Amino acid sequence: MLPLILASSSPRRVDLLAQIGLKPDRILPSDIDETPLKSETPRELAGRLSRAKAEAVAALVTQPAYILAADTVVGVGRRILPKAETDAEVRACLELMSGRSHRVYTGVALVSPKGLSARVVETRLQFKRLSAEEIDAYIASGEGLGKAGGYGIQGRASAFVIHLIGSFPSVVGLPTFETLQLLRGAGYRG
Ligand SMILES: Cc1cn([C@H]2C[C@H](O)[C@@H](COP(=O)(O)OP(=O)(O)OP(=O)(O)O)O2)c(=O)[nH]c1=O
Repeated sequence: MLPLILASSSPRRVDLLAQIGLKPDRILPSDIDETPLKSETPRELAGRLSRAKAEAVAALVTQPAYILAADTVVGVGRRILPKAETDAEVRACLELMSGRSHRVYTGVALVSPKGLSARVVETRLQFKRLSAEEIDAYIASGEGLGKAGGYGIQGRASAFVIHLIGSFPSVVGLPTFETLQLLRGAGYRG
């Protein structure tokens, strides 16, 4: 069996693979520029970056392998929310999503001996209206930092979600159903 290489620095993606019984043989994060292109939609960005991550790592790997990458993007309409790196960015994201619906797109891409295969999974979420106290408490928890859209549904922010249509694991960072489909379709049996 050819090795499975996870092209990601996200521990959540390792956990989600473990949830479906998969353990990558190697973890080899990519280091690509994640800046959106002019007038790129959130869906297009998630697809392009997941493919670029898989292809960047594939270019470094000399032996045949399955190389899996993903990218998660949060969008409000056509607007792309940042991966929040500061408290101010977490606040801006939460204020924007408070009482509204938004979409989370996760692109998943696989480079295998059969070539490149990829999907983008869309999930729609409705957040409750957040009070100033709730936003302050969330920022103080630090959970939103380093995450697309400034929140993590796997933590405290799960209590902000009135409903979700789509894939919960995809919001966390990897759509497990589609990931397994891509791997099986490419012949991975591990
Ligand atoms: C919306 C949301 C995002 N996230 C995380 C998943 C991703 O790690 C992150 C989005 O950033 P990504 O660029 O998708 O991934 P990453 O930079 O963490 O890792 P890599 O590029 O090496 O694969 O946001 C959550 O953990 N929970 C959530 O609810």
